[in-house]
Amino acid sequence: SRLDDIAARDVLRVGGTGDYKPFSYRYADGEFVGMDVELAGELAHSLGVRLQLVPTSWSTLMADLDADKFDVALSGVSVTAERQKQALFSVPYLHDGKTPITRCENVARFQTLAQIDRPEVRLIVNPGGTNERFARARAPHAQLTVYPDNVTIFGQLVDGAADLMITDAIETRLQQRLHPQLCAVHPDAPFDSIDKAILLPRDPALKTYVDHWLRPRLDGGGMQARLDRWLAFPWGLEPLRQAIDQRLLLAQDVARAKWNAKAAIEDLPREEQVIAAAVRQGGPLGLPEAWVRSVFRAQIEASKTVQRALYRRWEAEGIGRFDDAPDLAKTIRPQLDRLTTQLLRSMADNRALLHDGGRRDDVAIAMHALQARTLDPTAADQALAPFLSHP
Ligand SMILES: O=C(O)C(=O)C[C@]1(C(=O)O)C=C[C@@H](O)C=C1
Repeated sequence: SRLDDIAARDVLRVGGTGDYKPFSYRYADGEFVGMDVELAGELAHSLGVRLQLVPTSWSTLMADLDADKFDVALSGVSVTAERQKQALFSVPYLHDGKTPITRCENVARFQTLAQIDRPEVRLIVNPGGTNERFARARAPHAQLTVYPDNVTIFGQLVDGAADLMITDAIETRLQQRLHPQLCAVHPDAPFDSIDKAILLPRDPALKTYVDHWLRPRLDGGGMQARLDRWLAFPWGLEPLRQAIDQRLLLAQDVARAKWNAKAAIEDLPREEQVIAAAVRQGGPLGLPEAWVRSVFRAQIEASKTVQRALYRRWEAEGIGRFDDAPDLAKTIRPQLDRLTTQLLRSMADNRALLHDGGRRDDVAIAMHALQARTLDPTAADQALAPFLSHP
């Protein structure tokens, strides 16, 4: 059975699309987070093996299963008759259904499928999954835009590029929180009923094992509580995490520019300017000076950590000049200044959350995935420190 393969390999390979909060979300550095990622970790643990998350997509999910790219898929996968022809499913762990999400001013216009299934309605859908299937079958007269990125698709609604999307009610609940302009339309009374389950190969022993493992997790409302926790996960910290990450990645350009100029890494007057400017901008955002200072002090120290490590390497390698280094004053510092603004705004947007000691573990998970971590793990931890210790 597949169970023997997993044991022999000492790894459970779990497919995830990485584009579907709160189930499975994949950061740019490859790290996965979400409710189904947590479940996958528990399943691997119960099998006594390591977890390996394998990126897949809605369009290639079934082909990837057939090609043995993963052992099971756990990613908010819906049970469908079509998929059942090819694969097994565990017992369902959640029930859901399709419902619209739209800009809030349009909620009254898109209550029924009769209102939606009209040529003047611009419906948007991500390709390959049950959303596309639903849109084509139930709203064939609407203008359908197939938009390939399930992560930025909600921005298309915000920007007015489409009128509505029809997707799982759980996702509409989450996305309306992430985008205040958007409203879920009757998420308590969706158009249809869907089961979410773990997608399995045709291996009865594996199915028996997974069902047996899953059952106690379904008892006593445990799965609903888990879902609520992941709906409340601080997904909205992403712009903050990205600003920190990009600032740290830019330290590589800073270092190359300084190397060419044979300049010292540390520039104390510039540091004072950076911090003073952040404090000034933070005032109208209601950010306390001491908090802003400690956050930007940490970003600067982290930047110097990256730069010093690069200098050491280039010295050892006897590197001469870089031909492609951007200009520090003209190009790089204006980029750093833009990131200062993004950082301060997202600090203000998430201020209560970031000061809530009870949510520190979630904050740590949401902030952990930095591309700069592969570059310099010490610098990554330095940059995040002020958000993880109590401010
Ligand atoms: O602008 C620079 O010169 C940088 O090196 C960037 C930076 C910063 O992170 O803002 C880092 C170290 C310097 O001491 C001053 C500023």
